[in-house]
Amino acid sequence: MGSPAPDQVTTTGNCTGPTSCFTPPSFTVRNLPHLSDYLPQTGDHTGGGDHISGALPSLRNPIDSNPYYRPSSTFYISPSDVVLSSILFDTTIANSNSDSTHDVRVASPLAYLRAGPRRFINFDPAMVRAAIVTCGGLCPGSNTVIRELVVGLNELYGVKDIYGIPMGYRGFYSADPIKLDPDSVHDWHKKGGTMLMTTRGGFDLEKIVDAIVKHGYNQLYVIGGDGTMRGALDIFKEFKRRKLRISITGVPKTVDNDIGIIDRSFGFDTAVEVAQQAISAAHTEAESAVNGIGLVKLMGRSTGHIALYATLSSRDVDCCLIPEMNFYLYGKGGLFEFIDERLKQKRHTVIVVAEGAGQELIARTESETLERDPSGNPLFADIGVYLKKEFKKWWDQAHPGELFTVKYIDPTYMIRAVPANASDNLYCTLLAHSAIHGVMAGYTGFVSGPINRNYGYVPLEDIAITKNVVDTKDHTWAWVRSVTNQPDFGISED
Ligand SMILES: Nc1ncnc2c1ncn2[C@@H]1O[C@H](COP(=O)(O)OP(=O)(O)OP(=O)(O)O)[C@@H](O)[C@H]1O
Ligand SMILES: O=P(O)(O)OC[C@H]1O[C@](O)(CO)[C@@H](O)[C@@H]1O
Ligand SMILES: [Mg+2]
Repeated sequence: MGSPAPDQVTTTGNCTGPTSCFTPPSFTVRNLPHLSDYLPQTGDHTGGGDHISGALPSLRNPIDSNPYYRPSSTFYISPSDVVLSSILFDTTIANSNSDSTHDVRVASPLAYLRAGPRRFINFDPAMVRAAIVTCGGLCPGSNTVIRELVVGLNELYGVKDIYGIPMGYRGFYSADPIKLDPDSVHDWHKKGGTMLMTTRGGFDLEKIVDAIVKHGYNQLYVIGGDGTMRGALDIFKEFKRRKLRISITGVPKTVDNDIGIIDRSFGFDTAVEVAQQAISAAHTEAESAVNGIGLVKLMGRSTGHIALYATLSSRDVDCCLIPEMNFYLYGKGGLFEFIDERLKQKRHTVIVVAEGAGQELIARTESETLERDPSGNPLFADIGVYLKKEFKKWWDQAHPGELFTVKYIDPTYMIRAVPANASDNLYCTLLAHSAIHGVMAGYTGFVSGPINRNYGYVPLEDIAITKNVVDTKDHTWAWVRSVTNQPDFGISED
């Protein structure tokens, strides 16, 4: 099929001179799963068999004859084009080939196949039966991805048989599919939520794959977060085990931005933007009170990206608390000492807390800590409610009789139950098109996403085991601290 050999190491030039003659380091091309890994290919158009069995057909990309595209000589992506996972290098380290202890200077980065249209494809568009499903929590842009998948499949490749699976993974075996076409989805990018509906839990591998086979779907587009991607990986492995001619791709969706490898997930930008209104309101309330605290709780189950970026964009925030950073309330260097100082200086304070932060401070019974949602995600105590109560307790002891107000704002679902903003909408279109091109070319078990601002294909296997967490030792967190001047709660260089 012409893709690079599995995990092939590519060595670049051999320049060992001064830094002006810097040698970029070697990189390893990450192999991408392809249907031809376990199915034979034929030269003809159908490959024989029904929708989901038989050999792989091979045909010219129909975009060749699409009058709206007129592909130029550089339009198609070569199967050997790659995107590097890291583009920051220490020239001395790269040239000496020694290991880096620095945070960003990778001696030998991974390279992922570049996303985009291929000259030859492995699906006959007339034989494609595509299914689209959304799983997990809401995220701005999910409807845009669905819309662009439907319109893109139809207009780029002429695919007509496209279905939406309602209610997440469980919908494969418990609901009727919804026939989708460009007309029925034309304005979905203007809507928040997911028009296909979503649920947590209900992942039954056998039932899901049996239902896919029964309905004859041969392309699966799965929109979801980290849990959804792990489910998609299981489905991919089952397709492979049963030798099914079905491609599966994941479109990474998570408002928390906790999926690794890709630059950011769609919807995140919109959520950060909407969070500004809550912070602004908290600031106004706090500023207008005597010794006023504005407390805002933002989403972020196990990562604090939303809180961090909302803090940086707002500049009204005095302290940002995230799950990646332990903090304490009383004593030297604690939160209360800091708030006391700020109130003396400014008469008001704004605090942003991610929902997963400070959970260890809240007393809970063992059974409470074991509570899970239907997908197995831990259920948290409300850190905002807890902090509000503790603030009052502390103030009454430290400053009895003095005026004090805490205004707690919890915009939880408001930041994700909205339509995508312009930049997320654009991003969703590129994601959907990247996914379609990869699937039509026969790739499977992969995710599309921007890697250093270029779109690449990453094996689901890699996505399922990586996680994007806030690094409290990196420059972004240092930037937060320089904006807020908040305590480091004991985080040191080591
Ligand atoms: N390890 C896993 N293996 C198979 N399926 C999983 C796994 N984890 C979660 N799932 C399934 O994936 C779906 C979505 O999972 P989950 O509710 O954790 O949301 P998510 O995809 O992580 O999205 P988000 O966290 O952004 O809301 C559910 O149907 C769940 O049963
Ligand atoms: O209440 P739900 O729908 O389970 O979603 C809450 C969770 O979903 C997320 O938004 C992730 O999608 C988390 O930030 C949050 O903890
Ligand atoms: Mg998740």
